[in-house]
Amino acid sequence: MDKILDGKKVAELKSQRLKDFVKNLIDQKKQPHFCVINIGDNAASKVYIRAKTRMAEKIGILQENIQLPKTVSEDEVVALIKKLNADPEINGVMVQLPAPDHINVKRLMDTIDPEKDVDCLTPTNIGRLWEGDHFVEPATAAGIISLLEEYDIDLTGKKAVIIGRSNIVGKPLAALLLEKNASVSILHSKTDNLSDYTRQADLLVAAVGQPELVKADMVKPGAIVIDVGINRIDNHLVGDVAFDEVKEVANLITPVPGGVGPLTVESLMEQVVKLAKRQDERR
Ligand SMILES: Nc1nc(=O)c2c([nH]1)NC[C@@H]1CN(c3ccc(C(=O)N[C@@H](CCC(=O)O)C(=O)O)cc3)C=[N+]21
Repeated sequence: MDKILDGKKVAELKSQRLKDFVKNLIDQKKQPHFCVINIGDNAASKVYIRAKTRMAEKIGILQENIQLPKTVSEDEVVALIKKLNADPEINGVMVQLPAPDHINVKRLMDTIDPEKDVDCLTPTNIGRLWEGDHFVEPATAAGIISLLEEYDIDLTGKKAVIIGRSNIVGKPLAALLLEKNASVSILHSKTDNLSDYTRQADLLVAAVGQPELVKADMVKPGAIVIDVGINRIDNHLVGDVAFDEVKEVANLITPVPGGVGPLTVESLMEQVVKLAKRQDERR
């Protein structure tokens, strides 16, 4: 049996469905429109923004990329976000991360209108996420959930272990996996003996940015392994999972590239459409 969880294929399928939905909105003169603010010249960010632009064009979403110089002041970014918050033409706003060190990302997130928060990174929407009552979800975590759903994987009563406690992946994914009735553990750089936990995991998610951290002997036979890592090593991509050896032990595994990455992008577009629809209904 094929062991690969094909994120690229699922993203393709879902983007086609979304495109049909967006066509309806466009026919009603309600084309979804969002802004990506990028500060500075992070090389990876450029790649990701290009991937989003391509997906947005394909689906029929208007994506506006706003490039700011590395030296821009925090106040200027805050002023820009406020302007976009107030603009009724714009349904969504996000700040591509990472931002340069002199920028306090927390303050930017505090500024974004929760109704336009496509990344689900404002305190209000993070709170709603943990209450289990949310109208937007963080793209990567939502993408992983949609992959599990497409493959009809039921997590009720299963042990889910996430390596990585980031605000954009590890923590929000834990909230969404709880909603799926999994028992969730979050491991991190200070965890003693990762293997004690990972070897029990029915679902193992690696989201730490450490190339091939997860080896075959850390994985329970028959587990589902999701690799969120994207590490560029001499011009090729490596995940946080040692794919070749882990795939021999796991039942299902996502590749890098072609796994979680494309799902993240597709999932972000779904968030933009949800917010556009919600704003339209509230007018
Ligand atoms: N505010 C914010 N929101 C994000 O959602 C966000 C972010 N910041 N910062 C960085 C991460 C990462 N991310 C990805 C987007 C596309 C691919 C993607 O298209 N990956 C392709 C390969 C692309 C390549 O060649 O690098 C794949 O895995 O097949 C991956 C990862 C969004 N992120």
